[in-house]
Amino acid sequence: MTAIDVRSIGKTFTKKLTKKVCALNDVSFSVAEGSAFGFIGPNGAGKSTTIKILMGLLRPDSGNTFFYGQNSFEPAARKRVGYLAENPAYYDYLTPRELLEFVACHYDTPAAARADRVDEVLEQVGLTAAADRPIRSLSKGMVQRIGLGQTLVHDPDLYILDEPMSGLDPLGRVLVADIIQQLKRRGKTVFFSTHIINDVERICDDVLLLVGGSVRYHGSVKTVVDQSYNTYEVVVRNDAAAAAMEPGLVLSEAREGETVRLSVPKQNLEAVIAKVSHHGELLSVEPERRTLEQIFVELIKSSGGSKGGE
Ligand SMILES: Nc1ncnc2c1ncn2[C@@H]1O[C@H](COP(=O)(O)OP(=O)(O)OP(=O)(O)O)[C@@H](O)[C@H]1O
Repeated sequence: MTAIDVRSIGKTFTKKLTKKVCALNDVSFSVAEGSAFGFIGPNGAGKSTTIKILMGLLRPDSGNTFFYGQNSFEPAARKRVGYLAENPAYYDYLTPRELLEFVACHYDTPAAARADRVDEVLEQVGLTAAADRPIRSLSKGMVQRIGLGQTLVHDPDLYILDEPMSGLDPLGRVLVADIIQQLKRRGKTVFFSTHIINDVERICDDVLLLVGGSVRYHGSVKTVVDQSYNTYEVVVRNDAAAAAMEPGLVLSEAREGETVRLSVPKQNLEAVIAKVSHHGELLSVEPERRTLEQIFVELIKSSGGSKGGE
């Protein structure tokens, strides 16, 4: 079964009474149950708008969204979801323990089990030592971890997290990545937006790249990364060999003194090696591995840059 189904959603905002901003244009995708799903895109791509629509905080102009086959606008559908908003604001006079107890009261956690569950979650997000300090005295990263904690309290099946890594130091990011992986091992589904593409490469099964309100890529992380092995780095000794390349044979070239490093698509490798052997000296040929981040930055640039749907 799919945990999330987004079918052809569209959303246009009106700014200053007349200016229209198309935030989402016919966006469709689904998220498999038990997967970790990275939702990425440049600023203004429409990620938070999508998430707010999923959580019933905004109405789409067109299209529908579903959790486990049930319309996500039904409160019953959202009971199975833990949600972390992009810029959450909490009652800052409460302590993390009080906040989590408050959240637990709103779900079906039996009263007798609440205190133990809250202790467990505080431990999980590394806040046991700060459990009884007012939230206003905590750092940004600690508040972000409370935010993650409040999604965990009722042990939901589906997690929708809007930038869970934001404001965290490297250790905090590792902690959040570990929690996401533990949830996945327990069969839970985690859908999160982020600007840190390396985290997506490390944690996620699937990824969706949104640019200017439209889907630019949706598929498995492994497929994208495997494709990146389709280029080779060819190092040659002299410039004449590089100069002899026809346009389109190499993707890029970088010069370092006498050597030239050429980035060559697999299908052109034979032709490039033949040219090099004729005009210069071949020093090495190695498979080149581009990261998911490099691949997506190229995709974003080729889609016309990073500006949102304005
Ligand atoms: N309430 C609103 N009123 C007018 N325009 C809005 C509103 N909310 C979002 N937008 C516009 O819709 C577009 C998408 O915004 P959204 O916040 O969904 O992007 P995002 O991908 O989450 O960006 P970021 O990575 O910066 O958080 C942007 O052009 C934004 O200015």
